Amino acid sequence: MESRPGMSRKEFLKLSAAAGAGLALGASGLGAIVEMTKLSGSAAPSSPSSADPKDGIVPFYDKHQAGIVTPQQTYLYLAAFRVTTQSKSDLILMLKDWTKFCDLSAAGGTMKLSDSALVPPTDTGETLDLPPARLTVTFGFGPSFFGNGAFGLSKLTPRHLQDIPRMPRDNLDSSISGGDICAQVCADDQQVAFHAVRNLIRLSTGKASLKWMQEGFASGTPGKTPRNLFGFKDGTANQLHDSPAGYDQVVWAGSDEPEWMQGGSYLAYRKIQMKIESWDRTSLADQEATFGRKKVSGAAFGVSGEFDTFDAAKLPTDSHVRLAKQTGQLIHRRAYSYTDKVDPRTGNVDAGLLFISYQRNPDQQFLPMLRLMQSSDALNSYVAHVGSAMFACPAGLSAGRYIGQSILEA
Ligand SMILES: C=CC1=C(C)c2cc3[nH]c(cc4nc(cc5[nH]c(cc1n2)c(C)c5CCC(=O)O)C(CCC(=O)O)=C4C)c(C)c3C=C
Ligand SMILES: [Fe+2]
Repeated sequence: MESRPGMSRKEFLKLSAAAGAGLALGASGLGAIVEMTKLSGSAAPSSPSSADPKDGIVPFYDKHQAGIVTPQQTYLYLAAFRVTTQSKSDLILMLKDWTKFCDLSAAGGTMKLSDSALVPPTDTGETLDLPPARLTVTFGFGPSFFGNGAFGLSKLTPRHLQDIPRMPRDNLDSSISGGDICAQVCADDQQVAFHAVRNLIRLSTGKASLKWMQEGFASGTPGKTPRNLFGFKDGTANQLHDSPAGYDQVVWAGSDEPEWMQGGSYLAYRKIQMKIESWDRTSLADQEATFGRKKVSGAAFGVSGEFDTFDAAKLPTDSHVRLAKQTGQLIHRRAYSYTDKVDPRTGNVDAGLLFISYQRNPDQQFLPMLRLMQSSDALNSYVAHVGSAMFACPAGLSAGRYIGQSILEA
């Protein structure tokens, strides 16, 4: 679907009502007859002069799921659900409702509000005047989803899906780790992102419950690498595989996987607290030696530009980047910063990184890196890993199919 700059959701509603476009939501358990409205292909977009990149549409239906190699949006909600229903048909209904909702929301549409004032509105409404804001919703399935005896899916478990093995320095909280299904929701407008996650929760009523949710941000000038809360450019090395061939090598699962996973990817997640107070008392030289890169320019030691190729042997032996390089592996990182409450005992702020990476084979790419970093990374003095999960994200969907169909109807 092409981008429709400047088109508000209200215009969508008017246009689609005029065009008679409507999509029955079906047996969603919402207790009211609901329609979703979507712009018909023939409606004319408003003037391109009103174009704002934040209005952009990232199509939900595509060869690969959106939100994996999509340039990073500003806001993230990462939500993990526990499936509570034992009924496969109820699970399928939820996944169908989620699919329709995501397709519609990514295109800037809104569920049509019910005509009756006697029932709750069918859309929570907070995006009615907002653009699509490059909303993406990326779904993944955890090891416990395939292990759930009620659905008999264990033989479809992808080759490398597992809970990330316990690491020596882990300080994990199980209430913010794992989960049956995850939704990585990203958008350039926080309210658009929250609207999506909130409605996924609403549509899951009676079938799944929210296990945990994390909220993150990645601020940066468009086209430039965003900085993390230690003030360093974070994501530079993604550029090494930034091409269709590079993504095939690094990100997309191949023909050795169950068919539903081919063209999908493994999401590895770590919630990592960053001790910003102690970092802020560290000298610039020590900060730079921790990463092996310069703070302002982002250049590796021994070179002058952020993207210059460098000799890893010139970096301190325990530096983060040298250790990552030492494994000889590449991963596709899509991390977001988070901030949370103050610890009343210390006055320290709970802040850090929602580390997310995508890779085609976590056993070969991600886990060796994590193990090496846990044993020798200079960064360890400033971080604590508190949450962890891995999910298998299926390949993309074509219109008319629902998320997870290739697993549940294999
Ligand atoms: C297991 C994988 C990784 C974890 C966990 C991780 C945590 C983490 N990283 C930073 C900050 C930076 N990381 C950088 C580079 C980098 N990090 C990883 C992997 C993990 N990081 C890789 C594979 C790379 C790329 C190495 C390369 O090939 O050059 C950088 C440098 C700039 C960049 O390339 O992005 C920074 C800065 C933090 C703060 C953190 C945990 C809180
Ligand atoms: Fe890193």
